[in-house]
Amino acid sequence: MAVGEKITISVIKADIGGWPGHSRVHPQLVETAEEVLSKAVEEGTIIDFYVATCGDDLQLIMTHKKGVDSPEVHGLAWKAFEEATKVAKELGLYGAGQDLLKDAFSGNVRGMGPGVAEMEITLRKSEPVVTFHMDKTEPGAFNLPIFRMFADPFNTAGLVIDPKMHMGFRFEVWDILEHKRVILNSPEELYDLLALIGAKSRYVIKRVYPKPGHPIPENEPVAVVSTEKLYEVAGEYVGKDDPVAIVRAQSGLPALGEVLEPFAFPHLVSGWMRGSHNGPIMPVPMHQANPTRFDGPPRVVALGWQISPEGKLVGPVDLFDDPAFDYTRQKALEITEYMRRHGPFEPHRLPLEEMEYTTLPGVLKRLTDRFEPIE
Ligand SMILES: O=C(COP(=O)(O)O)[C@@H](O)[C@H](O)[C@H](O)COP(=O)(O)O
Ligand SMILES: [Mg+2]
Ligand SMILES: [Mg+2]
Ligand SMILES: [Mg+2]
Repeated sequence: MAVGEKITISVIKADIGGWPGHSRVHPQLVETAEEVLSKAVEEGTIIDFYVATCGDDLQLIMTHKKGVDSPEVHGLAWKAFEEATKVAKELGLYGAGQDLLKDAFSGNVRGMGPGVAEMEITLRKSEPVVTFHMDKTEPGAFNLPIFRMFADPFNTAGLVIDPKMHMGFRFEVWDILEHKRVILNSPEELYDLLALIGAKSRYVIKRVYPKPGHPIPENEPVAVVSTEKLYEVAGEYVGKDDPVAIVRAQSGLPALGEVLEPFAFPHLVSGWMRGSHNGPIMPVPMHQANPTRFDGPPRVVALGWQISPEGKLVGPVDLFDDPAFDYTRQKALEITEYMRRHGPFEPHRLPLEEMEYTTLPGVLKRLTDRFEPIE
């Protein structure tokens, strides 16, 4: 493994039990996942790993040489989740095995419950990477920050003043209802891009690519987001699709501070209590990523890494563990208070079409027969 060689970074996550309720991950689950992944390092399946947590979600960050969608690496993640689920059951944790929606592993964890963000990249001389981990929200929560990192000159000064970034980036947007995708160029198609991704419950940014002429090959993602929909797999409400993302930084990409800057604004995201409410996303260090108030407010953790020439994960640096984000946290709490005062009313509660993916239809169904025509 050396600079110029391909390496894959995989972040695979699942909620396999909360402690208590849906608030955080018990340390024994982390230890169990670490044991499984340590063995895989010894056996050569992966190069390095770190087990992180955000709320009740267990997050496996791994480097390896097997490419994206590797059955071996996905199988390993599944095994780590299964082993940790056994411990969650022994401890009587809440919702043990919540996101493991299939009984037997069949080659890829996608479509089985866990969320996945992976990228195969050609290792640069120095490779700074940020992994983002969210709880109590959904993949569309990344639309605004990823857009701002790679397309908004008011966020990313490099788009204006760095010749390597001035041509902009390409955005791969998924229609997660119709299962279609489109690639849009920024800045040329900025308004088309915004027309889609502003509707964040349906159109989500899946990947960002450089344009031809950039030092990074045009087919290599520079950002990737997990977009799995639990509802589609389970056919019923089983919690939110708490997403993860991987973003590369520096040298012709947004600088570390430009990657973090969008999170200085605690924008409103869907999720929070019962996956049914709009609320602000609060950037926090990992030890504060334990949603409590009304099962929230939604959290985002940013872990900073340098990838060594051997493919090791040098880190993590808990990037929101910084007073520079205190103001944002305070603002998020003010918004939390304001939104909560609406109780069960929109726009705190999600609009009806989004409530379809919650437990509300079960309640509404009981009233169906009592409706009678007017006139
Ligand atoms: O959104 C939530 C959980 O989401 P998550 O597991 O983090 O995906 C919670 O607010 C739960 O929906 C809420 O605590 C009710 O949980 P149940 O009692 O139905 O399990
Ligand atoms: Mg949960
Ligand atoms: Mg969760
Ligand atoms: Mg969840």
